[in-house]
Amino acid sequence: MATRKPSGSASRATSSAAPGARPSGVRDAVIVGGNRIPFSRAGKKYADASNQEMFTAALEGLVARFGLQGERLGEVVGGAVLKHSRDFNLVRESVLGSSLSPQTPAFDLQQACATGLEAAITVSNKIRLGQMDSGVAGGADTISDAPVAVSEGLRRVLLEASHAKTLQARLKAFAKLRPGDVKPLTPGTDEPRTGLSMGEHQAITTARWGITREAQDELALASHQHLAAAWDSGFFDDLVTPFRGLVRDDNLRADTSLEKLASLKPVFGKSLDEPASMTAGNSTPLTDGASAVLLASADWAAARDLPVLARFVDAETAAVDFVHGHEGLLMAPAHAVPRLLARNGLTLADFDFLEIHEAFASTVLTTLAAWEDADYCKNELGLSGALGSVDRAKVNVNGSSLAAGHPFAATGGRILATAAKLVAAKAAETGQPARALISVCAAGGLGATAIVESV
Ligand SMILES: CC(=O)SCCNC(=O)CCNC(=O)[C@H](O)C(C)(C)COP(=O)(O)OP(=O)(O)OC[C@H]1O[C@@H](n2cnc3c(N)ncnc32)[C@H](O)[C@@H]1OP(=O)(O)O
Repeated sequence: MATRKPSGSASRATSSAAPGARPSGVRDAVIVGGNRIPFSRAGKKYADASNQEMFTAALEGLVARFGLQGERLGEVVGGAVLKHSRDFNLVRESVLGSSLSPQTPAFDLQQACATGLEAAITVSNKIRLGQMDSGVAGGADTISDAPVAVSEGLRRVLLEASHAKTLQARLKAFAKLRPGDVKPLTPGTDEPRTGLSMGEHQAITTARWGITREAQDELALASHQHLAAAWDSGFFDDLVTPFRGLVRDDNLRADTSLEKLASLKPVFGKSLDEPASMTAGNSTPLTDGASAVLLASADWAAARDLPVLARFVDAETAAVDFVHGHEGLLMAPAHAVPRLLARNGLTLADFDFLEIHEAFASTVLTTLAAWEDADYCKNELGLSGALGSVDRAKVNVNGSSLAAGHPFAATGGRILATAAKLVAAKAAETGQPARALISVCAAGGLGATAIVESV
């Protein structure tokens, strides 16, 4: 594995920040490594696996890989987008189900598809401030075991009945039920404020930016080819542990082709004036999976003789007004990245790798097109001109969500671990520092971005 040992003095005292050891300024947070279970198309291998089982498996793989049995970490942070109410403490329950010390604190957070990256931002910030020395960030999501809600009418009747003190009062509550009240509400990908699915929103953005079907299919094909090559080269050998008999992401189609992709019928944007171009092949599939990433201070890692892949440098989030404004739902990373670059004195050309979440092939393409467009950058991003072009050979070099699948909250951890390992390998190969930019769009017009650098 291409890793370097961090410098720094060793201290094993505790796994939350040692007494008297709180640094006066901000210190580095480093990425030790990641672990995920292979991602699986909804309804297949993990059809009866819960979020908790999947996240525990991802966590346990990390524990095994880095010898963390019995270790009291500073905190485990993560979440799920589609979550049963019984899973209010999903991450803590997963910690209790793992062989980490039960004294490891944990909490759930959620920011749609950016959940895993937001978790990493939180963990790295606590480490950088000296509030803790180590932590895990991650997430899990299952479409197969998604919660099914009841209608508002049935919910109110059930609540009234559960509070009723007599049989008569309970029967009175049930008498209020109407036939339509028993229809189950299954979760979807619709935006509450517009009623449009994320695919329909992105179809509007795709048309606005004039992104062609061919360009989307080419990007989808590249995602499958790159992911297949990465699996074949052993890149994921120390990033993934098998689960339920699955050893590779089962959405990966090494044998797909431009011809096959071109033959698929459009599924989103069919009511628009422009020809619909978004298909099952150039959209992420509905997916089950989980991921976890171990972050720490350099001293904590050195004290345990653990390798370090990269430094978590900085992060920026953004939101766009897709409800009243004209900006596309999934364009927030286009806004976050210029702010992140400016704060760090960097340009797009300073990155060796760009990991841009492939919610749809066209989310990558519209984001890249936006940064190249001087008018957009001036009017929407407040820049003096175009942010710049990206060398496409640096984008998602080991595949991304189109091929791997996209279990919402687990995607951030997959991307972060991939980026960290890429920069570590590149730095080891060239002897020069390497840097990656991470960009994740999310429901609600949200986006999270981050920079990781080799150590
Ligand atoms: C911030 C964000 O991340 S936003 C994104 C959030 N996620 C989403 O919105 C999920 C979007 N995706 C979806 O809703 C669904 O996956 C859909 C609607 C696109 C497709 O759903 P389905 O129709 O069930 O997909 P399905 O897997 O059956 O694929 C349809 C066909 O395309 C084929 N296909 C799909 N991908 C490929 C490919 N890469 N190469 C060749 N064929 C393919 C399938 O084999 C299937 O063919 P068949 O009908 O002959 O069996």
